[in-house]
Amino acid sequence: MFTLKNISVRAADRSLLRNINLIAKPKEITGLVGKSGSGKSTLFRLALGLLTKTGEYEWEGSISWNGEYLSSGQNPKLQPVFQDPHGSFSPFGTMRELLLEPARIKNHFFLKTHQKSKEWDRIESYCKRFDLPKELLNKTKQELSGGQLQRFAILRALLTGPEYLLLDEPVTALDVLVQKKIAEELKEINTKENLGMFLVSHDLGFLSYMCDAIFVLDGGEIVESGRAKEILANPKSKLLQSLLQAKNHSFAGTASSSESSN
Ligand SMILES: Nc1ncnc2c1ncn2[C@@H]1O[C@H](COP(=O)(O)OP(=O)(O)OP(=O)(O)O)[C@@H](O)[C@H]1O
Repeated sequence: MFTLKNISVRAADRSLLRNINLIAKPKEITGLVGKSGSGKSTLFRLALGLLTKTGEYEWEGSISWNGEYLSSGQNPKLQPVFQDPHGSFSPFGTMRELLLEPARIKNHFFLKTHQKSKEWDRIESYCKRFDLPKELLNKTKQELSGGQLQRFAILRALLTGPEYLLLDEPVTALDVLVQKKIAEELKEINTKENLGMFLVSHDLGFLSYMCDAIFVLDGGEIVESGRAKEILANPKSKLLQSLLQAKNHSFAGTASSSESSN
């Protein structure tokens, strides 16, 4: 279980999150939906151990993964994927070199020639799975599209052998067709490899297509949660009702189309 217990966060004398309690099953896709400014990114960064108590943020509560309490600092078992794929990679070096990073970190930044070629074989097999022609590995990030880069960002997270993925608006910056393709790929990873995911997004269409369970965040508080199908069919909070009514989801798979695919 990925568990957030009694989480409250303050910064600059403002309360950003209040009494957040969230339990996500390890092999499921759990979504967090909220409007802009509701605290999604704050919660995401906190869950990744990126809000240190000594910095500008004060927080209380606990975060745990399968019973193990997570302190601040990154945890390799939980891998993040961020919204901006361009910001996820260094402008220096080809994808082939940049994707060696996880292996380098594991080996204390030193890889022998045979280790490198073994890792490249592994990277190429992941490229195949993601429909990424291996020629793209010889390009720098400036030569790739946002969709290709986001796939490489997901691929890099998978290379570390994570137990759980945390994704912050992973398709928001992409065009609708690419969004759909990446959403399908993420769902396939979840089903085939039983890899659980925590997805943060303002896009209810995307989350309703993807998620087994959904939490609704409004003004720093969880106002509603439950199995995706159930709460989408019978929304109780004003926010979820208005998000469903608005139907201004940018994602191609809207709530209604997802019901058949769930
Ligand atoms: N360091 C800080 N000091 C003061 N206020 C902050 C700080 N960090 C975030 N906030 C405020 O907390 C609220 C939640 O911000 P957050 O970025 O988590 O929202 P969000 O739901 O991710 O929004 P968006 O979807 O627009 O990214 C906002 O009102 C933001 O201005």
